[in-house]
Amino acid sequence: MSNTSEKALGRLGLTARGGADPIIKGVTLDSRAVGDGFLFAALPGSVVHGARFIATALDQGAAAILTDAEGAKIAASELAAGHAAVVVTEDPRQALAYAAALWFGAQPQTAVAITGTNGKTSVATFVRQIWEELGHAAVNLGTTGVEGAWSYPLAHTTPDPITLHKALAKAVENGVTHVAMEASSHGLDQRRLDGVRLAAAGFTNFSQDHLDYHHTFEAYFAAKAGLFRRVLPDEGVAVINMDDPRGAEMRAVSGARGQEVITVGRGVGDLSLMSQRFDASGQDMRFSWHDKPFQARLNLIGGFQAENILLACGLVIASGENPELVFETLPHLKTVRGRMQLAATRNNGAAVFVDFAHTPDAITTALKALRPHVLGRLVAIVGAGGDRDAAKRPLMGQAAAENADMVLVTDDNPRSEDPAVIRAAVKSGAPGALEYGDRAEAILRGVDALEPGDALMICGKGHESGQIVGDDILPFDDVEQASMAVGALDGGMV
Ligand SMILES: CC(=O)N[C@H]1[C@@H](OP(=O)(O)OP(=O)(O)OC[C@H]2O[C@@H](n3ccc(=O)[nH]c3=O)[C@H](O)[C@@H]2O)O[C@H](CO)[C@@H](O)[C@@H]1O[C@H](C)C(=O)N[C@@H](C)C(=O)N[C@H](CCC(=O)O)C(=O)O
Ligand SMILES: Nc1ncnc2c1ncn2[C@@H]1O[C@H](COP(=O)(O)OP(=O)(O)OP(=O)(O)O)[C@@H](O)[C@H]1O
Ligand SMILES: N[C@H](CCC[C@H](N)C(=O)O)C(=O)O
Ligand SMILES: [Mg+2]
Repeated sequence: MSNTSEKALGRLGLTARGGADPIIKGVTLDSRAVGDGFLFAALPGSVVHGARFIATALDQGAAAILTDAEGAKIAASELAAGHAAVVVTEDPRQALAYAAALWFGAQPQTAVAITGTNGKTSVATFVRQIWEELGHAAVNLGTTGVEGAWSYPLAHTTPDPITLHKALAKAVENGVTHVAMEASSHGLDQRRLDGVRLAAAGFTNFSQDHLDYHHTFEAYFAAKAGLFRRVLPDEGVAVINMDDPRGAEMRAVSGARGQEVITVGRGVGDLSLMSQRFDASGQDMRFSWHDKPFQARLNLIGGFQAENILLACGLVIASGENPELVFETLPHLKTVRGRMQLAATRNNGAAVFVDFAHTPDAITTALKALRPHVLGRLVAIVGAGGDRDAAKRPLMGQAAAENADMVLVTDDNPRSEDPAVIRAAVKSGAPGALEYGDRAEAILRGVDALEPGDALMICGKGHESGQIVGDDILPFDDVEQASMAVGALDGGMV
């Protein structure tokens, strides 16, 4: 290892050993993808330590190994052979994030990130739409992949740093200058975003999800707070929803870093929501920016969309745009795919909506938010995902039972679990609910129950295009199924 590399590593707080000073030809965290001259990041996993695969990686030509002390111990004999440069650090995931940023080089000049239990995709999409309205080549990056001026599919909300920086570099190659990305709690906990240069970061809200991974609410919150504590630089701007009970805590985290803060809230904050009026196709909202009042039409269903919009405005303003021009774009914003999306309308006028609500809080919020737009009864279809937080299942059922007039429980990606067991858990919170394992049948029954003025909310899958059963992904699209059900029941055009 050369003197310069050692100094560079020192600055990153890393120690290096091994005689080689290789020219790196690629970077990966999966031994199966190692090629000649690659750096292999041997990371501690939830199933196995990646160091178990160092021997394979070296056989395949790895020229450098990045790992932690435990990994160095596991692969001590292979590493001692000295064929590869070895970097041992306390936090190899963070080192990998920095390395990936350096390896791929380019990132859009303006980047913002959003964390929170619900609303990340929505806010990221609205930020992208506002930037586009203002003439920028912008994308949002997250659960729905990379969308906007350039598109690219992603398997995760916040992809691993190698996938992430590859996508960011390709975006730049395709002319993208602005990116709004989702920061999932898993992604933050695993330092996937640590190499991204952020201008601003936003916090939507905090409620129950992902306890299977984080175990406690505090660990889950700490992961989210990492966006402000670690990833956003001191000179970055934090945009915080103060209506959430944890908003003040997040603001304190940001304040301790000396970051500028834009607060958002109902009746309080730099961007303050003053009032809303709902109708069948959207809402009008009155709000203020530093006490100056504004009014805007939103062609969006759901009161919480106004909060998402104000957070998005805060992030765009934080990225350097003129507030008044930002507010002028609002009537042009479009529904985010699978979020409070009108999917079909029956001949009797009853409406069918598709929404991605897959947490107790999101179901409550989505159903409560739909009420003011609906004159008749509210019917809800809910199901919970397999291989995910089991504790949220009865609470999801309860949220539906408390906020809808009729509930149908069905399957939503049972994955490796027995679907009937998941449905029973959901139903334990919604004892009066009907149960149809077949999601298409549940949708047909739900649509059939609609009388004039009623509305159906199909919760949980939003934009998803498949039902995951075991290892299979069966094609399934709630919006399409809603249209088919209306077509089958009402006949004619759908
Ligand atoms: C639960 C979780 O987050 N797991 C992450 C974890 O994987 P793991 O614990 O399963 O890894 P492991 O199987 O123990 O293996 C350890 C290491 O050995 C490596 N390995 C393994 C086998 C082999 O033959 N060779 C090899 O090199 C693996 O690449 C890994 O780096 O470490 C891996 C490497 O860093 C991550 O890719 C993986 O996240 C995967 C992508 C994942 O599916 N995560 C999901 C849960 C996730 O992050 N979801 C959020 C959800 C967002 C939301 O709902 O809001 C997201 O951001 O998408
Ligand atoms: N500000 C909000 N407050 C509460 N609920 C919201 C808010 N915004 C969206 N939701 C609800 O949460 C669901 C998911 O929204 P969205 O996809 O924007 O969130 P997300 O944070 O990206 O979710 P994920 O963690 O799955 O990526 C929506 O379908 C809606 O029901
Ligand atoms: N990003 C979330 C999405 C859940 C969507 C829902 N349809 C489910 O499968 O539970 C997760 O992977 O937990
Ligand atoms: Mg999302």
